[in-house]
Amino acid sequence: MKLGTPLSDTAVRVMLLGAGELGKEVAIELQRLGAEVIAVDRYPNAPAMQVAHRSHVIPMTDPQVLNGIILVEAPHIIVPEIEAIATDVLADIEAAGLARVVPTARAVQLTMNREGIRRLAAEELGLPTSPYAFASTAAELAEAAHRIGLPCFVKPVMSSSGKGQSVIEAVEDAGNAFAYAQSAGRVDAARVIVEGRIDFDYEITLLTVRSLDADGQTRTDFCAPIGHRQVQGDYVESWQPQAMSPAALSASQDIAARVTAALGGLGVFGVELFVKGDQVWFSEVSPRPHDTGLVTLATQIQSEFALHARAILGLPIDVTLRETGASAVIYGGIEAQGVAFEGVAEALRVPTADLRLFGKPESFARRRMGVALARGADVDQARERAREAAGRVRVVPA
Ligand SMILES: Nc1ncnc2c1ncn2[C@@H]1O[C@H](COP(=O)(O)OP(=O)(O)OP(=O)(O)O)[C@@H](O)[C@H]1O
Ligand SMILES: NCC(=O)N[C@@H]1O[C@H](COP(=O)([O-])[O-])[C@@H](O)[C@H]1O
Ligand SMILES: [Mg+2]
Repeated sequence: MKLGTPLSDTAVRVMLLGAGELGKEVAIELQRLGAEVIAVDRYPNAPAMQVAHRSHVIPMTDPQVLNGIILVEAPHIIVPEIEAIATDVLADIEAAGLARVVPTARAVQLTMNREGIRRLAAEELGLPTSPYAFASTAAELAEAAHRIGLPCFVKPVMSSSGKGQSVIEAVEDAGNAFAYAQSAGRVDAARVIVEGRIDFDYEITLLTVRSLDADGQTRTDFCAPIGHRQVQGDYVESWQPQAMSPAALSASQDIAARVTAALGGLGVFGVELFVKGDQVWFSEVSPRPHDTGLVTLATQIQSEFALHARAILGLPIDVTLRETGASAVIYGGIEAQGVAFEGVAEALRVPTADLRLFGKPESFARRRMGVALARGADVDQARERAREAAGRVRVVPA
């Protein structure tokens, strides 16, 4: 794809559907290559809007409104940044040849719904996963939990960052788990997935990049594995590289290659895997940069955001790990608008520490407002530094 001048006839226009912290970094990388960036989200002043050429605030789950904005802006490339999008519109736009959807409209459709990606991975590709079932009522959930065995995880089929997710220890918990999934799910689809718990030693995100080689053929590269720790279904800390046995790494790359090949297209995928000894289970995959991959801002020659920007533009990529590093999440902790951050200088006095403050207009207790990054001689040192830096930042009311 020939790059041009933004805001001119030669511009390559890229539309981000979702303008959060991950999109903000992608927008910055696209800007560096002279792409024209249009950010779209459901609320004003979202992080990526603050660095885009233009932005629009629309309900992205409304097919007519979404279609309208795409036709008005006529982007060459559409980059879905969150799952809550009217994806049927993307399929129509792609089929009509009006824009390229990253990585593909089908991949976005399959991964926005846990049922789509789980059936593809487990039933079509035969990849190892936790035992699972789907339920549309509390009674079906109780029956599925009994069949799969306790404890098990319950998640809305459409949700992310742990929203609406709970663990049930007894069949009697099914009613509460079902109600919780309904209240916190992203779209009010009443369906949940029930997953048996995998007793893993550790979990990783294997960032997998599909890009074009010199002959225009698609190639697949893997970043060094990212280890992470999750609390209530949301990531709080990540580090790279995660030490793995050669057998576990090879099994992980094999799973990631198969699932990303089935999804197709160009760009970064975050393949989430559970590991116990040499055994690996597929969990889920994001067809876009992954939150745990924020660590690559500190560790790789090209961060996952730079990799995504380059890959989707058909440019060569380099997944080389430069240093060992870690990231630690800064939560809002309070409910307030236009918050201030105290302790930033103290945080940046931690050796190697860096910060990203996303600029979200409103803080919630469990909303991710920023992230601390650090490097280290080893993973333990990097994690300690990142945690220390994150801990020194305090979110305070205006
Ligand atoms: N079947 C399972 N067995 C063991 N742990 C699980 C299972 N399912 C989920 N978890 C734990 O919960 C975390 C979040 O689950 P999952 O990735 O499915 O949620 P999510 O809402 O899609 O989160 P995100 O959007 O941040 O990836 C996992 O990373 C893992 O720590
Ligand atoms: N696990 C997915 C993930 O991390 N997505 C990131 O969080 C944003 C939403 O944040 P918000 O809920 O605070 O608006 C999304 O826009 C994306 O950048
Ligand atoms: Mg996940």
